[in-house]
Amino acid sequence: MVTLYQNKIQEQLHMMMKTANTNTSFISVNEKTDNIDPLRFFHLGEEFSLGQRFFWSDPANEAVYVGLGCAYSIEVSHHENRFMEVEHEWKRFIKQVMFDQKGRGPLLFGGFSFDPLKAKTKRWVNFPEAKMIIPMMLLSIVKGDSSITITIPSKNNEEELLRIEQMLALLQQEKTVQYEHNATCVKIFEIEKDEWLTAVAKATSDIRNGELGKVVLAREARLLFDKRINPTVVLKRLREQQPFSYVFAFENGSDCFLGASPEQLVKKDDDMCYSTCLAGSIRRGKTLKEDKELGNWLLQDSKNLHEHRFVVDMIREAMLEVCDEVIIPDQPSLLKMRDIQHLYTPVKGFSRQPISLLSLVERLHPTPALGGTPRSKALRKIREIEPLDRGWYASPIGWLDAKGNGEFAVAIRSGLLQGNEVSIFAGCGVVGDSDPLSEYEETRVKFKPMLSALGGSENE
Ligand SMILES: C=C(O[C@H]1C=CC=C(C(=O)O)[C@@H]1O)C(=O)O
Ligand SMILES: [Mg+2]
Repeated sequence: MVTLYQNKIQEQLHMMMKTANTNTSFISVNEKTDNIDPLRFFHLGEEFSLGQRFFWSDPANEAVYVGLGCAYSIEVSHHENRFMEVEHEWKRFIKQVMFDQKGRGPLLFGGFSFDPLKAKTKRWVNFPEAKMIIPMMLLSIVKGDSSITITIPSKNNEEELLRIEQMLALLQQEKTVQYEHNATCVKIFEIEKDEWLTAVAKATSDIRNGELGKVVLAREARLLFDKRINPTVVLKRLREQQPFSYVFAFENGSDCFLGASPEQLVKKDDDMCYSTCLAGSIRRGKTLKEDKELGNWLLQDSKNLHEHRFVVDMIREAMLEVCDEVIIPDQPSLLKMRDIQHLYTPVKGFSRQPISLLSLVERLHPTPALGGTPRSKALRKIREIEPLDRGWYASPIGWLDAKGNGEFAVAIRSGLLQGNEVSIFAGCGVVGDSDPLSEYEETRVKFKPMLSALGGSENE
């Protein structure tokens, strides 16, 4: 039995193919559906997607998006102007798509590398300086309402139509899907721990000497498993264990970059712009009383407040360049996640004139929560002393629509799945009175969300 929405999708696709004119290279059809479990959709789409899947859910679960397959890909592999090139290509693409103007049209998903000027390793070959894709099949669950959007070439699309038919048939099967984690972690390595501690000590002394104000230094741990890790299993655990985070995944071939980040970079909803300052950290307490004490300590600790202040000052300045009014509370509050608590300051602004989301991303990335202050000196310091190729870790990851609205998170608390191997990443804000061993402990706490989701260890 084929349910109604599946029939409607196929009818609409055929109708659009008939009416498409010569300026149309793609058609895009959107249809409301019954509830579809986003993880089931991600999992069932493995074969359909040919190694191109995307997952996004925001902390309020207001928008959940799952992209399968690739209708069109925008990729930049050189250093300059990557944000504006993606924007230009996206606008060009949208002009060639025929879609029902009552619907939202196709969405663009993807991310950027942290620093195009840092020397590259082989680990991140599948993740260029910018890569954003328009999925062939997209599940959107916005404020609880589900719909499917199909975007395909308007001509010579027999192969795509067949794949879509097969995927729609797969979706309507009643079969429940099991996502058990059957890969076991056999080894965990900390990569270049001593070099990292030396780098933190060096940064601290450079900051004391007045060279710069703050620099964020990150490190990597690598986990080996006895089998290939299924990204659906990791996503399921991240959604269960980190309900107040952005849960994201970007798959490219046999690699999958995923995580659960508490940090919004920027959201644009017409003239409303939002960002978040998140810096300054302490673990959660084992009891309610201890947790409260740790939180109160964090709210008053001068080193953490100093770390936080750099982020607030920079984001305020960047937003004031484009917004008439910027609303920022005077004092940070606490954001408590399962494993860690942070100093948190939300930022809201009204843009003065139409401003594109990607130009906001360009202005804000990296904030001093991921890079440092001043930005260019901090980036140079990271290139020089951090023993890591960050790839897409700590970078913007997110989506935008045809009207230019959308949201990007900062891809922290993340890892790169590569067959039996996973690299996980964590960094911390180094200031003049940082102590290398305390910063090391902080990165251990920041590894926990990924470690638990992977079933590596640390309070599963
Ligand atoms: C760089 C990371 O965290 C940033 C975000 C929140 C708190 C941070 C801190 O207290 O150091 C970091 O700036 C990471 O999790 O890898
Ligand atoms: Mg810190």
